[in-house]
Amino acid sequence: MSEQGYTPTVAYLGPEASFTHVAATHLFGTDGLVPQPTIPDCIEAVTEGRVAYAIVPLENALEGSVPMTIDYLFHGSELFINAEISIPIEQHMMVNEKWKDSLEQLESVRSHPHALAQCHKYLQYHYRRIPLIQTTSTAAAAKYISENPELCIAAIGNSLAAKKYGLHIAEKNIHDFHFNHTRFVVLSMRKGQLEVHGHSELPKTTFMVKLPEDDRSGVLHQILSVFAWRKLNLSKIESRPMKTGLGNYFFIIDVLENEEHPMMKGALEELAALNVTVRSFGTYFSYEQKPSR
Ligand SMILES: O=C(O)C(=O)Cc1ccccc1
Repeated sequence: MSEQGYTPTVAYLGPEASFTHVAATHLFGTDGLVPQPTIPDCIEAVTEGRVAYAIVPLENALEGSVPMTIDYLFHGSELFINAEISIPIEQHMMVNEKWKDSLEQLESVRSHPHALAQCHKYLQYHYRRIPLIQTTSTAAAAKYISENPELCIAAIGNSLAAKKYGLHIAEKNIHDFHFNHTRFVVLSMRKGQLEVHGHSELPKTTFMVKLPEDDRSGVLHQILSVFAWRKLNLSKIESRPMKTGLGNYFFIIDVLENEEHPMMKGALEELAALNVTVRSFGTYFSYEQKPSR
């Protein structure tokens, strides 16, 4: 049961033991979690009201944004962000028990594209000519190899997945850089903060900002000044393609303030006066799962 006194249903990028599952459990506990095969399926489940929330990966410290989430969230969704959680990511290489001493026969390595990219140097060095096959999640890769024990293939994922799917960890911590964290967002059809114990002090608000049609010079500078002179601290700005032609971008801007704050209201009014289109994804708090050691 959550702190709200009921158990909400939560769609997450599954299957069980994905990193998203770990993030979901940290915020919601183990009840009410509904695995989905893909990120669009999570977004659809919450948009259609089949679940109260969805939790999906948004951004990784090594690889940047998760394009699938950005595409579905920022291009036409009606969802809001209710919380974010950052968790440390440790990637391990796992195989079926029967292949643990025959890794020279490895035919392919499977994982989520972000996980393969996070271990690219390792794979390049140790398994240079082995095909890398992308899966919808790290746990989906682990599940697949556990269901196909006759194949000499490996998966990259977390230790929970190795345990859940009965796999042998052939090599631990194969991610190329030590500081590997991923940020997940909790989404729903309603604005408002998910109130769980232990959140950040500062609230965060995410905006999607579209520049005016007239393409006048200095407009991005004007937008940034709107926040700067009010001392509204941005924690992120990212440009993404509008998908309407080369050179057309929108911006994702995170501001460390509640959108109801008078300074934020003033900033939004000034942006409107500059003909800048702003869509707010709401104000929410950040959570963090500490590394286990
Ligand atoms: O594949 C998973 O387990 C996910 O939850 C997505 C992901 C992949 C790689 C790093 C963090 C999250």
